[in-house]
Amino acid sequence: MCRRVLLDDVNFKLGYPKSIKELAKCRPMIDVSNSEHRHFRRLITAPIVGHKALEVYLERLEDIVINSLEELSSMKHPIELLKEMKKVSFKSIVHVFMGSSNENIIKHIGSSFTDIYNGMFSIPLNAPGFTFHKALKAEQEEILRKRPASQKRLSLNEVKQMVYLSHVINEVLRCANIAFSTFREATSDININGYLIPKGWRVLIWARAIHMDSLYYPNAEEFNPSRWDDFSAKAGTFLPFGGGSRLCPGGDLAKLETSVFLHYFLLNYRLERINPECHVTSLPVSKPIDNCLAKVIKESCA
Ligand code: HEM
Repeated sequence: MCRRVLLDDVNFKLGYPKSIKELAKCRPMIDVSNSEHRHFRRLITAPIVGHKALEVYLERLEDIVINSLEELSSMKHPIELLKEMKKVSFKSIVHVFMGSSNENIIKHIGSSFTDIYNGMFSIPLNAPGFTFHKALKAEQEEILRKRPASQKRLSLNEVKQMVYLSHVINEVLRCANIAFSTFREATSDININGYLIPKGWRVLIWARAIHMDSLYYPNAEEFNPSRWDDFSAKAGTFLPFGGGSRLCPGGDLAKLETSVFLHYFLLNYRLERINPECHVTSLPVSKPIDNCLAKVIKESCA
């Protein structure tokens, strides 16, 4: 049913609440006809879609990750990891779209971004002590072992070899996605699966309900990256990046950033949480209420 709504550009249009539209302020992507949207979408997505496009950014993403981890581990006081992750992700996006690594520009735009998306970027990170840490670290060490001595940086092919890591990322997207809902508005009276949705009514596409449905994901409440071994989700049952004409064009870039970050984190750092038993809230997104207050510790200095 969710997929049907996402794929139906005739009977549904974007239906975000006014507050979100105001914040997004991206008229070309929100407030236009379908054909205008297709045109703008092509312009916006060209720099971030496909192997070749992503390869261009890999080295800079690595620099951003390496420098950020170095900086975080040098801090004397605990940091709110989720806020810091948001900054890392923001630096990468500014680099991709504006070609800038100027700290002042990043800081300036970043503070507006933080106000808007406060608390939204909250993907939980694997940390030492978690069940999956050992397997994840072993996979990253294997990548280094197989690397020719002359190669100093990560390659996109190596990222593709991070199979277990990609399963962990999928499982995080399934269980704790930051895009908690997508919003549509019916443009005509429409009957879906026997339910009449009157024209003008809002529809919330609640992907979490599908991601947590045991029909598609046995023991859905369990965080189990291995469920992705030799498994592809059926069409319409894995929607972390939405679907249809509005499918998120940044999905591969987001996964690449996460993989690069975890590669360096797993190999060289560990996390010491200040409140490991801290309550985890689920609405609108899943995150520990202390924003994961923690110290990042460099292993060699530990
Ligand atoms: C884990 C990270 C991300 C998640 C979970 C996510 C999720 C989503 C979802 C669900 C949509 C569809 C919204 C709808 O149908 O109403 C979307 C759209 C979009 N996303 Fe993402 N996104 C992520 C990262 C990114 C990144 C890194 C970029 C850019 C660098 C990006 C750029 C966009 C754009 C431009 C759209 C609008 C596409 C359109 O309307 O045609 N996203 N995202």
